[in-house]
Amino acid sequence: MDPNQHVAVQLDRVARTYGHGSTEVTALREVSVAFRRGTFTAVMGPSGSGKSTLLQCAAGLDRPDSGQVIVDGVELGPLSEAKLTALRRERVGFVFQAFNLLSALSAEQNVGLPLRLAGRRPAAAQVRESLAQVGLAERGRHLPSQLSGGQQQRVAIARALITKPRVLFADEPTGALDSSSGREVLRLLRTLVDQQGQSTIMVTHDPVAAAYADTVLFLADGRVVDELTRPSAQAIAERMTRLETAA
Ligand SMILES: Nc1ncnc2c1ncn2[C@@H]1O[C@H](COP(=O)(O)OP(=O)(O)OP(=O)(O)O)[C@@H](O)[C@H]1O
Repeated sequence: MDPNQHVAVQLDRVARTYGHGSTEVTALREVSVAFRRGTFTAVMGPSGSGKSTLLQCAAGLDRPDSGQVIVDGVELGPLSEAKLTALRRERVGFVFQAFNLLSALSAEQNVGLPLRLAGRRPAAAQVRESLAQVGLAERGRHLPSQLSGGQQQRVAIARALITKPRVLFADEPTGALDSSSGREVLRLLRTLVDQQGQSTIMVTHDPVAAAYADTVLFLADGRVVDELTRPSAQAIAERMTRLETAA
């Protein structure tokens, strides 16, 4: 039996340094971590601890200087840019703090975009199914400007899900939302994990957001320094305070 079959994304001794000489900054120091399939992981840590770099390397958006990244059983290092682009398009989904919807396109057209970019014509039923998954079946014809911030982020999630990605990456998905819209988005992410086994990895600054995850990974100065399972928001906030005062 393949011991890695339960792993969605694996990092082995991943290191990433930016700049050279006096401007050199080490963002990740030989990070090794496995994200299990069908689970929701939050990544937390003080500002500059390497969270976004970890997410970018894990999602194949950035290449580490050394170490291995394996997504859905595929080692990314040896892949050509074209193969890496295809893997990102087919196997991973992204959601960012900025919703990045195209303002002239309806919700439906935005959701169908990843398929169009892959040269496929989105089937209306597929687009409807994706919008229904995020509770917006009735809003397909609306423009982004006719939707609330929380609804726009849900459209962005529907767009990320239309290719049925093996892993969903979210970088501060609630960062631009008020707390009630943010909770709506977090409940949706939690439901996708519980009902569809959607492997999800989310970077956040917010202990309340991280408390929706199964596992919370803590980074400090480019290293994984702790991992908590199903912690409360309070336990996460306390751990963060200790890291921030130690920094
Ligand atoms: N493109 C880049 N060029 C130079 N330095 C970078 C670049 N991206 C990140 N860094 C540096 O690498 C370190 C880690 O950055 P990263 O964005 O991963 O941290 P973070 O934990 O996500 O921070 P924040 O919470 O503030 O978003 C920081 O010191 C940052 O300044």
